[in-house]
Amino acid sequence: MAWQRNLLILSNLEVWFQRPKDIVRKLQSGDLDIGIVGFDTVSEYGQGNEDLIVVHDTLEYGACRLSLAIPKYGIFENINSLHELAQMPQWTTERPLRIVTGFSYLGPKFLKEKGLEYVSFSTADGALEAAPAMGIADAIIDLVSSGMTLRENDLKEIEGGVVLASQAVFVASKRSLNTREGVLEITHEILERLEAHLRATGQVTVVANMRGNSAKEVAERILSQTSLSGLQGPTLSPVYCKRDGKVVADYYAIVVCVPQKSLYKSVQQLRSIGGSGVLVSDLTYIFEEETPRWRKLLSQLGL
Ligand SMILES: Nc1ncnc2c1ncn2[C@@H]1O[C@H](COP(=O)(O)OP(=O)(O)OP(=O)(O)O)[C@@H](O)[C@H]1O
Ligand SMILES: O=P(O)(O)OC[C@H]1O[C@H](OP(=O)(O)OP(=O)(O)O)[C@H](O)[C@@H]1O
Ligand SMILES: [Mg+2]
Repeated sequence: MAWQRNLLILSNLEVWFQRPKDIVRKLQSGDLDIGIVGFDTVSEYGQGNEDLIVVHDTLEYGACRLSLAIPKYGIFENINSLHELAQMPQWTTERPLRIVTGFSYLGPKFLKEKGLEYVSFSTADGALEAAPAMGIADAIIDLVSSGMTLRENDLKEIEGGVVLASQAVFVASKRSLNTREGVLEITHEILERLEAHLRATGQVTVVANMRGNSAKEVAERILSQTSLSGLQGPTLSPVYCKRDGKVVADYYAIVVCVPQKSLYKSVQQLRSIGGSGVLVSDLTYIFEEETPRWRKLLSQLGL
């Protein structure tokens, strides 16, 4: 990913690729200062540790949810909610609802909060989805994204069964931010770059030439079109050429930033008002005013 490559060019920064759970462990042990990891992993291995501060909570990739799933068949055929699951007469102290999960902190915590009485947990590292068909467990708690793995295994999610929504987050150790020289500054820079990059995702820069008598007249034409107003109105610059020995400007270069999705519409609108030579390029960053996430971080640090 572009921004991951960009992190590597920051000075005073060493980047280590680690297993997700190890990122969270090493943040807590003080071996890492900052990390990028799924929110589910921060919650599971961080266990509410106040030293872990989520600096950016929506990096817009790795979206999934931690969810309880049960078989579609047999005694579960007509069970469609956590409430119905809890009410099933089958579960007793001797024969509890057996759940297999790799999330042995979040799983039990969730069902305790939901008031389920007769539950037992076992753990496995992978292929949990096979456990119900194998008769090892009644239900699973695992990550779901497209739902494909559940479907392949004849399992279903139920109402009220989502433990947690997750995506990649930028997390930092409070202790490091407060005590290690340079960590706060680099966190600030990475936060700004991440935000500016996410803001730019899906936006393109459009440059075109427009014939006109004055910048104002060209601007009026552009602003009459809904897909061309840009972030803060269009930027226009005169394009000079020499005619009959005189320097004149009867073309204006227009620069607008438009969403990728409405690019073609923007090009058509540009043409309809006399635009020509349309150049389109990707945007890497859009920096705006100071981000509210930075203010929030400072206040969490008592600064
Ligand atoms: N299907 C998915 N869609 C989107 N994100 C996912 C999906 N599965 C996992 N993730 C995210 O990726 C992270 C790592 O997943 P996973 O636990 O499978 O990692 P791993 O590399 O197999 O780790 P380990 O080596 O410790 O088993 C999860 O914590 C979650 O945030
Ligand atoms: O809803 P889906 O899009 O099918 O994704 C869900 C699957 O993805 C994750 O597994 P992963 O592929 O990371 O392998 P692992 O369980 O071995 O870590 C998760 O444990 C599910 O099995
Ligand atoms: Mg899996």
